[in-house]
Amino acid sequence: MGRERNLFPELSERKGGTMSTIAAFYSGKSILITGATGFMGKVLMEKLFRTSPDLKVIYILMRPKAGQTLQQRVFQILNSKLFEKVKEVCPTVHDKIRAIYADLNQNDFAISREDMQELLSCTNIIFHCAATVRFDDPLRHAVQLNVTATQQLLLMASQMPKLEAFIHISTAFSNCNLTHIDEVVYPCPVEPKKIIDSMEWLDDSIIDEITPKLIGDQPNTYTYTKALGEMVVQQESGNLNIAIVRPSIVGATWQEPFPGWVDNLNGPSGLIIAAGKGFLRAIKATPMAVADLIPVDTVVNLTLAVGWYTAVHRPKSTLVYHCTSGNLNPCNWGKMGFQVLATFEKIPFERAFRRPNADFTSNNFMNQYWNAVSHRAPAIIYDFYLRLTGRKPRMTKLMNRLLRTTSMLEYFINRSWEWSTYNTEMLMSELSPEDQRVFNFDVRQLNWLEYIENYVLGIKKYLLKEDMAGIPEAKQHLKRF
Ligand SMILES: CCCCCCCCCCCCCCCCCCCCCCCC(=O)SCCNC(=O)CCNC(=O)[C@H](O)C(C)(C)COP(=O)(O)OP(=O)(O)OC[C@H]1O[C@@H](n2cnc3c(N)ncnc32)[C@H](O)[C@@H]1OP(=O)(O)O
Ligand SMILES: NC(=O)C1=CN([C@@H]2O[C@H](COP(=O)(O)OP(=O)(O)OC[C@H]3O[C@@H](n4cnc5c(N)ncnc54)[C@H](OP(=O)(O)O)[C@@H]3O)[C@@H](O)[C@H]2O)C=CC1
Repeated sequence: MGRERNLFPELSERKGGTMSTIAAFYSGKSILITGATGFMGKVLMEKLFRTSPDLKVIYILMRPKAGQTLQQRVFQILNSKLFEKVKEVCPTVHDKIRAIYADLNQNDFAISREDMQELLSCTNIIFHCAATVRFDDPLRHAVQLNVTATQQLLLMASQMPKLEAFIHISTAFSNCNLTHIDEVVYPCPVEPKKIIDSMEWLDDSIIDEITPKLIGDQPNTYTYTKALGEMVVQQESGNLNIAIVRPSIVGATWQEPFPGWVDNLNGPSGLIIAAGKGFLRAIKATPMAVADLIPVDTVVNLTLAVGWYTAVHRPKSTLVYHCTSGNLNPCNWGKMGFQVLATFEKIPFERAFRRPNADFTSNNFMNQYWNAVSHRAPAIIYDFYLRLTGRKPRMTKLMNRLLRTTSMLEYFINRSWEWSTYNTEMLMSELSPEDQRVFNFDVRQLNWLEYIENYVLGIKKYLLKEDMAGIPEAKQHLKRF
């Protein structure tokens, strides 16, 4: 008989009687997650169910979206490839998710009285992942979601008698106006309470006018409001056991539940598609700048370890944990870009507009030049051809959007930051050997070339939904250029 494949090392460990302490901690717990339908939230739920199938319930605060009811959204998530292993380990997973109608933009999140009662009396752990991650959100909306909603959730948390820990997900870029960032909450020039209050009575046009002044040397409303959100957490923590996790640029899964899983265009994913499809030919980036990417499963492992540590060890102050790769296992944008292009050779995307041949430009003048020559001009020509052949022109619009996106991301790919990771390293040393394995967040073990190849492959499979069988045809298509 062949060797059995060990699909669930976490579980076989339980059989052997050496169950991970962290997994055991979450058993029997009632866990509340905001942002569970997002990129990170889904991976967090998956890992919780897979490693602690005996947990009591996961409450997810969610809203209907795109014509789907809450139940339909949950059904879709549980029936996705991401949850295939979970359904084997935890067949009752459907019964253990309680979708609670909530809109974080509204007072009391528009949660019904009965639901609120249940949440207040039963919740043991909160993971607050929900946020708007758009860089161009109007300040009012970004404040509502990233600051006011955090404040409201803290108020709810303070009324939960069984609450053991509140874990707030922030971003390593919440202080990106600094170059060296410690694991502390930095004060913001204007108190969050004042910002929240002013959003109540200022009208939109005035808010738009004062936004640049308020955000100061922050690049956008996202990083600015995430910094305010952290301050709210620190100021209003009261007697709660609170911790803040700050991931850098979150990318596809590294290992779990399988490599390369990704389901949105944020961070590098959208640009990798644009480059692979031949739209993106040049981008202003500094090849030697550190590409501080962090796999989403690493973030989730650290977050779960932080949840356990915060509840069990109850640190006296709010600890901040950096979930970054740069100081332990640095990779730069040059190496990353090179590996992305090398992967396109082996596994090209289908129906590319041109051969993938992107390059980094170093200064504004060259960037403008390549934007005109490699992006705008071909788009105009192609649209002319579409018009001639009786079709609707679309390339100029697409290119303009792409250039807007690259201009928004440029800030992050032309600078390097240094994040200290004392708390994260301290936590690693507090973990038992099996917890270090089951909840691995040691990025020193990450092989970047392998990770990036799996990332590109994951984009092809899970985002573009392209079939591997189409690779020969895709290669043939590229040969024609
Ligand atoms: C040796 C040389 C080799 C060179 C090789 C080059 C190869 C390429 C490799 C690329 C590597 C470089 C990647 C660098 C990436 C750096 C990312 C840095 C991010 C810092 C993160 C800070 C950490 C965080 O905490 S934030 C969380 C991350 N948040 C985001 O990423 C949000 C960013 N997105 C936005 O803010 C908006 O979407 C915006 C402003 C970019 C666009 O808004 P707009 O209203 O114009 O469009 P949308 O309605 O949102 O979408 C329209 C359209 O565009 C698609 N799209 C959305 N986002 C992206 C994207 N990031 N990239 C590409 N396309 C995107 C979207 O799906 C829509 O498509 P439709 O078809 O119209 O539906
Ligand atoms: N992705 C990244 O690169 C990084 C992310 N982070 C942080 O990680 C956390 C998770 O990010 P990520 O998963 O990538 O983000 P996503 O954009 O994928 O998910 C955002 C989540 O917030 C929910 N949400 C937004 N608005 C509301 C609302 N009004 N009511 C209820 N729910 C709402 C979304 O629900 P719905 O599905 O209904 O829209 C979704 O579940 C965020 O706090 C972010 O700041 C930090 C560093 C990097």
